[in-house]
Amino acid sequence: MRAIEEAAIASGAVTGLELMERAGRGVVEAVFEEWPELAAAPQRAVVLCGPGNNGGDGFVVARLLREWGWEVEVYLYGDAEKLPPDARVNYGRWVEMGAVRALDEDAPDGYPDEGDGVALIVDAIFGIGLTRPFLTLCRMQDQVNLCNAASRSNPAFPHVVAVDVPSGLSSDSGAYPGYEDENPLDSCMLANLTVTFHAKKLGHVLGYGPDACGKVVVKDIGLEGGGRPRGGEKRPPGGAVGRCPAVPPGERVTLAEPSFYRLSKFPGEHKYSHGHALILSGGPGRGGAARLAARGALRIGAGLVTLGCPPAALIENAAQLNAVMLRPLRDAEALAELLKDGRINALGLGPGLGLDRARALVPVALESGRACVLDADALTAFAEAPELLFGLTRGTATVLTPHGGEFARLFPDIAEKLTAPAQTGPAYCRVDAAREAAARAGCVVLLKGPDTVIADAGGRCAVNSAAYERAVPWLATAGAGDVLAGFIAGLLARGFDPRGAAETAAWLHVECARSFGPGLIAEDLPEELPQVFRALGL
Ligand SMILES: NC(=O)C1=CN([C@@H]2O[C@H](COP(=O)(O)OP(=O)(O)OC[C@H]3O[C@@H](n4cnc5c(N)ncnc54)[C@H](OP(=O)(O)O)[C@@H]3O)[C@@H](O)[C@H]2O)[C@@H](O)CC1
Ligand SMILES: Nc1ncnc2c1ncn2[C@@H]1O[C@H](COP(=O)(O)OP(=O)(O)O)[C@@H](O)[C@H]1O
Ligand SMILES: [K+]
Repeated sequence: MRAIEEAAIASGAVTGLELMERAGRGVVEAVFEEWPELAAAPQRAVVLCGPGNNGGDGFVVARLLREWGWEVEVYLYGDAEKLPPDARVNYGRWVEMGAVRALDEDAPDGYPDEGDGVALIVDAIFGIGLTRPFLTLCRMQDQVNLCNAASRSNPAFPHVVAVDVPSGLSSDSGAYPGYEDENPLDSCMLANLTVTFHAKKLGHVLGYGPDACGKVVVKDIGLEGGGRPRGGEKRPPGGAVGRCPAVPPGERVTLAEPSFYRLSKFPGEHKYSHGHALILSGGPGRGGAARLAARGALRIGAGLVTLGCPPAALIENAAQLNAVMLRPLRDAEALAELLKDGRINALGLGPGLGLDRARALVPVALESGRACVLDADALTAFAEAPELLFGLTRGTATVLTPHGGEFARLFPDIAEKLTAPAQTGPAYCRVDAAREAAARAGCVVLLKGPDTVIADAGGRCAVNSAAYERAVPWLATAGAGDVLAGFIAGLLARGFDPRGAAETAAWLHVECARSFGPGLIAEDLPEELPQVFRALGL
C-alpha cells in the first residue's frame, strides 16, 4: 500500500493530503451507505484519532461530519506536535472547528452508552502503521466493543466504524500483536464496519481480521488500478480485486479468482480433450474419501475419472460407482504399469489411501511426470521424512493441500513460527507460511482453512477468503477436504496449471458451500457444481 501511494504521489498525480481527504470522505460515504438512518439527520459522533496518518483520516471524518451538521467529539492518542505533516494539517483544520481532548483509559468521558445520543464511534487510532502491541487502552476498548456488540441489535447504541483496520489488528497478518493466551477479541478494538482504501489488506481476510472488522468496504481513492473491473471483464460475485502495478508479481497477494475461460467447454471437444484423472484409494471400508474426491474430479469437468483401488476393495467400490471408472491397483508396480497409458494426465492421492500405500505410490506418481495433488495420507506418510517428499515434488506440477495439522507435520518449523504469538507488525502470517512452504517443497502449497492460502514456489500467492459475505462455517465437515482434492485433480486433468487449479478449485469449493447452504455434507459439494456453473453463465 505504501509503495502504491508513494508511486502515485511521486508521479505528481495526487498529493498525500488529497489522498487523506478522499480517504476521510470514503469513510463518511461508507457509513451513510451502511446506515442510511445516519445520513437522514445529523447526530453525535465520537472520533478517536491516533498519532499517524490514520489519525489524519479521523480528523477529516470529524470535519466532514461537522459540515453535515453533526455534533462531534474528537480525541487524540498522542502528541499533536508530532503528527506527520498531512495529519497535522487536518488536525489544524479541525481545531478551527472544535476541541481535541486527550485519549486515555478514562476517555471518552462517560463512554458512549445506550440512549446518550452518540450514534457513531470512529476508530482512527492506528491503520497500516501499527508496529507493536497496542494494549494500553484496554478498558476504553472494552467499552467501545460493548457498543459495537450492542448496536447490532439495539439502535440506541453507537455503531463502530474502523478507518482502514480496527486499531491493534495488524493489517499485514490479521494478528493482534502482543496477545498471548487470552482471546484478543475480548479486549481489542472491534468494528461493525471497516472502511479501507484501494484494496483489502491481508489483515482483513486472515486470522482474526474477519471477526475484528465486522464488514469491510473498499473505497477507491483514485490510486492506479483501484479495484475497478476492466471494461467487460467478468468478475466473481463479491470478489474485490486490488490490481497493484507498483508491486511485483512475486510479492503481490490477490484474492483467489477462478479462471472462467478455462472452466468453459466448447462444442466439438470430446472427453479426452478434458483429460483423464486417476484417484488412488485405500483398502476395504476406507474408500469413501477417495470416492468423494473422484466424484469431485468428474463433476468439475475431467473427461474421465478412474478410481484405482486395492483388489480387495473392488466389490465395495463397484457397488458405489457408476460414471467413475474402476481399476484394481495392487501396488507401485501396478501403478507404473497403468501409467503407461499416456492419456492419464492427472493423479490424486491421499484421501483414505493408507500410510503404507501412500509411501509406496507417491514416488511412482510424482516420478511419472503427471500433474498430482497430494492430500491427507499422502502428506502424513512423509511426516518423518518431509525432505524425501520435497525431493520428489521440487519442480513438478504438484499441489500439496495440507490442513493445519498436516502442514505442521511436514513443515514443523514454519508452523511453529505461525503459531508463536505475534509481537511486532508485520507479524508472520499464513501467507508467509504458505510461501515459505511452497518454496521449500518446490511446488504449489494450498494451506486450508476459512482463510485458505495458495502459494507457488516463486512466491505468487492468493487467499481464498471464506469470510464476510462468503462465510461458510458449514464447510467444516468431514470429507470437504477430500472433495477439494478431487476438484483440483479434475482441473489438473483439464489442463489447468497447478496454481490455477488450486485457486479455481478452492474458490468453487466455497461457492458450492454458499450455494447449498447450511446442512451441507461433503457429498453435496460435487452435486452443487452444476448449479454454480449455471450461475456463472458457463
Ligand atoms: N500514506 C498515505 O498517503 C495515506 C494514508 N492513509 C492513512 O494512513 C494510515 C497509515 O498511516 P501511518 O503510516 O502514519 O500509520 P498509522 O497507522 O497512522 O500509525 C503510525 C503511528 O502510530 C505509532 N504506533 C504504531 N504502533 C503503535 C503502538 N502499538 N502504540 C503506540 N504507537 C504506535 C507509530 O509510531 P512509531 O512506530 O513510528 O514509533 C506512528 O506514530 C493508513 O492506515 C490510512 O488510514 C490514507 O489517508 C490514505 C493516504
Ligand atoms: N470455518 C470454515 N469456513 C470455511 N471453510 C472451512 C472452514 N473450516 C474448514 N473449511 C474448509 O473445509 C475443508 C476441510 O478440509 P479437511 O480439514 O481436509 O477435512 P477432511 O479431511 O475431513 O476432508 C477445507 O477445504 C477447508 O478450507
Ligand atoms: K483504525
